[in-house]
Amino acid sequence: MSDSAALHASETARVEPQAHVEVQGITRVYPPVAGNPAVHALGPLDLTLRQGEFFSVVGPSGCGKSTLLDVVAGLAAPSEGTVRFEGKPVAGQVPEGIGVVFQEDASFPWLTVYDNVAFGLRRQGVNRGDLAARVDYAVEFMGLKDFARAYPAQLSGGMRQRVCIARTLVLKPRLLLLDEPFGALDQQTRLLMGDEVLRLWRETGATIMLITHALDEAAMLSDRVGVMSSRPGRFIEVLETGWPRERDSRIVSEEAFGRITSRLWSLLREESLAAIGGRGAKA
Ligand SMILES: Nc1ncnc2c1ncn2[C@@H]1O[C@H](COP(=O)(O)OP(=O)(O)OP(=O)(O)O)[C@@H](O)[C@H]1O
Repeated sequence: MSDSAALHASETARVEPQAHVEVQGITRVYPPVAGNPAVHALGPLDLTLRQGEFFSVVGPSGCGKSTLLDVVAGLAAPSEGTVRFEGKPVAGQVPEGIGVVFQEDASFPWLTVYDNVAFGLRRQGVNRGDLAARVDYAVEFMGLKDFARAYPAQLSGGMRQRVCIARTLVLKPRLLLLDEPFGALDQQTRLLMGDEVLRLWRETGATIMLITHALDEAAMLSDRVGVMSSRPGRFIEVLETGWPRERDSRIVSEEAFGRITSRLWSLLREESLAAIGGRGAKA
């Protein structure tokens, strides 16, 4: 390769960040059940998640956000199209390297915080020394060290979500899929949990895809926000926030934050009206 071709190739590599997840032409149609018609929930849509980016998905209620996450995770098969994670097709099960956290408190009530976090590693047969080191790290990272012997019932809702995140984090996911993980928390706790997730994202280098209803959360946390149409969901715009990697919830008081949230809201307002059948929703 000539010097100029080599230079060009390396510049191209810098401009085009490596794709971590490639979604091509996916749709998801739920078949008819008990006399109810089939539901075309999603797509067709394409999406590329860049290696190490923080991507959020917002959209009107019922537009197919969770369906998209399920398909990317391998929890549901697309009706058409393909999903590739690190170059390999995702099909049938959640691949090694993908971690998922849902809105519902999914901690096991009969296990202590420590044993909740250790659960996945024990199933993998990880040896005791490694297991203890990894669980201690995840428990401490999520600020749960003083509660390692507590049971979920003794914790607040925010702390229980920390347990769920620690339980996923301990498995060292390279792609973290978060489906409304803070949806049940109050506004202040949500912002603080957002800071925790940003710290986790920076320190692990994982790629994150977050599904959220909260535009402020999407605007604060993300490198890019994908705005979906009403069902069947497609991306109507993908907005680059331009935030530096070192950021936290203090950016909510910046002028740019206001511009981003108002752009998100103006896109979503029309789609949300369309989703609930509002008159004159779309020009
Ligand atoms: N198992 C299912 N069977 C049939 N229809 C389904 C099923 N799961 C979801 N749907 C339908 O698919 C559409 C998309 O659902 P999905 O949960 O993906 O939307 P969402 O954008 O995540 O919703 P919300 O914002 O309210 O959480 C909805 O109309 C929903 O009723």
